Amino acid sequence: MRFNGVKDFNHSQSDKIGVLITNLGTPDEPTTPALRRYLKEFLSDPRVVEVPRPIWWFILNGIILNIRPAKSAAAYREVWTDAGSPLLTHTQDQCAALKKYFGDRYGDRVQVEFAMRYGNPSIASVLEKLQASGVRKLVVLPLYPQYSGATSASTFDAIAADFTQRRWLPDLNFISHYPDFEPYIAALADKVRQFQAEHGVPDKLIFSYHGVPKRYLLQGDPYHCECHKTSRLLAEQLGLQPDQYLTTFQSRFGREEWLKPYTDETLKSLPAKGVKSVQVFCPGFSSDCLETIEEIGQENREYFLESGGESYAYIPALNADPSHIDMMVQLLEPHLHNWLVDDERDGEQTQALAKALGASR
Ligand SMILES: C=CC1=C(C)c2cc3[nH]c(cc4nc(cc5[nH]c(cc1n2)c(C)c5CCC(=O)O)C(CCC(=O)O)=C4C)c(C)c3C=C
Ligand SMILES: [Fe+2]
Ligand SMILES: [Fe+2]
Repeated sequence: MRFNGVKDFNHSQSDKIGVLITNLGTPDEPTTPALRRYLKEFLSDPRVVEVPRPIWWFILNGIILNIRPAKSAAAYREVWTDAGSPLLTHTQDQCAALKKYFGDRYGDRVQVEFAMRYGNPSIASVLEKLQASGVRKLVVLPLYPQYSGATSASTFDAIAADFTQRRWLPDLNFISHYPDFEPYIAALADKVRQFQAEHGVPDKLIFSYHGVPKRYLLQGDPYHCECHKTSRLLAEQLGLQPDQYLTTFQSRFGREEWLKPYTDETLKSLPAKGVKSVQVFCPGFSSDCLETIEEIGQENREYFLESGGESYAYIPALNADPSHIDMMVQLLEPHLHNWLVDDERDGEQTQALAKALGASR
C-alpha cells in the first residue's frame, strides 16, 4: 500500500475534532546513549542547523555526537525529577488540564493530545492515534509563542511529512505564533507581578529568550522582532520604563554569532554598571526545561553573583498555571467553535435530508 489508510474504518463513526499541542522534545532519559539519539534527531533537522548537509554531516557525526551527549546528559541529570524530564512533565500537565477543560465542555467530540517535535511521543505516532479515534479536523498549537523557522516551521514540516504518507488528511489549522496575544501577555504580566509581590522588585528585569544564529534574522526570520514585541507589550502591561528591563538571548550553540545581547555576557557586565539585583524571566519558554532551570536558574546565577551581583532570581515559566491553560483555551477555542458550528449545521442538514427522503417514500 502506498498511503496509510484507516484499517477497518467505521463509516458510521462521528467526526471528531483534534487539538494537538506540541513542544520541542526531550531525551527519554538523562544518559549518554539517550542524549545521542535525541541530539542526532534534533541537530539533523535542516530547519535547526542551516549548514550545507555534507559539511554538517561530518561535524555532527564526527565531533558533536562524540562529545556533547555525555556533557548534556550530566546537565539533564541536574534537572531530572522522579517523574522525568521537566519539559515532558509540564507538557503532560498542560495536556491533562486542556483535556479536562475540553472534555467537560464538548465531551468526546474534542480529542486533546500532545506530541514532541523530537523524541517521544512523536508527532507521527500521535497523529496516527488521533486519526484512529475519528479526528477529521485538527488544530495544532506549537507552544512557541514567537515564530521561528527553527521551531514553528520545523513542527509544520513534521506534520506535513506525516501527511505525505497519509491517505485521508484532516482539515488543518496551524497556530504558527502568538507573541502579542493579549491573554498571553496578561498571563506573563500576572506571573511577574505575583513573583514580585513575594520577592520584591529588582534593579533590572531581564527577559531572556532562546537565541538563534543572527544569520537567520538577516535571512528574514521574524523571531527576533517577535521576541522584542513580546517584551515591549509585557513591559507596557507592567508599567516599566525602558531602563527597567532588558531583552537578551540565551543558549548559544556553536561558534557563529547569535542574536545579541547574550544573556550570560549581559549578566556578567551588569554589576559593574551598578545593577546589583536582577530577576530573569523567559517569556518564550512555555515550560521550564533544561534551558531555564539549569542554564538560567543555576549557571547564569553564578555568573552574576561572581561578577559582583548581590541578588538573583529566576521567575518560573507559565507551565501548567491556570492562566496559561486559559490562554491556550482562548487561542484554540475560536478554531473549534467554527468547526463545531459546521458539524451542527451538517447534522441538521443530514437530519432534514433523512426526513425529506422519508416523507417522499
Ligand atoms: C543550532 C542549534 C539550536 C537552535 C537553532 C535552537 C533553537 C531553539 N531551541 C528552542 C528551545 C529549546 N531548546 C532546547 C535545548 C537545546 N537547544 C539546542 C540547540 C538549538 N536550539 C540544543 C543542542 C539543546 C539540547 C540541550 C543541550 O544539549 O544543551 C530546549 C530544552 C529541551 C529540554 O529537554 O529541556 C528548548 C525548550 C527554541 C525556542 C529555539 C528557537 C527559537
Ligand atoms: Fe534549543
Ligand atoms: Fe543550554
